[in-house]
Amino acid sequence: MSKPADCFVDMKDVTVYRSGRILLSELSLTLKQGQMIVLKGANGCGKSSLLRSMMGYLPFKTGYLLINQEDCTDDRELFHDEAVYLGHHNGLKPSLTLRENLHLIYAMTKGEALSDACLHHATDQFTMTALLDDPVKYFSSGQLRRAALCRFPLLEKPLWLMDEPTVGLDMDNKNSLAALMKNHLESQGSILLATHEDVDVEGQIIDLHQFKANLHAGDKSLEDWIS
Ligand SMILES: Nc1ncnc2c1ncn2[C@@H]1O[C@H](COP(=O)(O)OP(=O)(O)OP(=O)(O)O)[C@@H](O)[C@H]1O
Repeated sequence: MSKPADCFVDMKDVTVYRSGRILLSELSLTLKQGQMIVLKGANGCGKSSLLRSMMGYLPFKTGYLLINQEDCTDDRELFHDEAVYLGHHNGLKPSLTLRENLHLIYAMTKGEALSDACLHHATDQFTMTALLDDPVKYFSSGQLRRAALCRFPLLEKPLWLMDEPTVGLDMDNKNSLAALMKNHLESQGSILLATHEDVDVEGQIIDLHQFKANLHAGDKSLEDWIS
């Protein structure tokens, strides 16, 4: 197996599968430190499914998946050590306050207690510090998204997997998010972003349409893949 030295994520010959259907096939990508890849494509083409598959939440077949030159094809623990993921769901407990939610996320991810300085560093990015002691169930949709986005500066991991992060954000907060992403890239972090929106951050665009497979259950190729 070749292991390019300058690639933070190196993925070869990926097949993404969902509900008896292969969505994407023969997809390979490399992501370097300080680089962003923007996944584009029509509704339903498999952008979210690809990100979820990389996290190990959906079935996924690949030649290999390397993170920081370590093979995590069959074991995502190494991948989770390096990555923060935010999908369409905000992943927050409604009955807990924002402070309690972020303490929980931090403890579950890092296995240690969160300091106030680290907490405020994260919530200040999205002007959420004043809402730290409010139960999340009272947040507006934009406030919920901002609260969920706090996990990126909070957890300080090198790889960000972001699925439509700007949904529900007003212009000021879109600008704050773009500034945060630029800062992450300048600090040699890496970003895989799925979005339909234009984001004011430079990145390499990959249109997933070119990897569209659409093989249905019963197709020989799908049976080959499952077997
Ligand atoms: N929970 C699910 N169970 C079964 N099939 C699903 C589920 N969620 C999505 N799909 C199917 O998987 C395919 C890919 O969906 P996915 O959400 O990955 O697309 P997407 O490119 O992110 O779309 P969008 O731009 O609309 O967010 C779609 O055909 C969709 O119907």
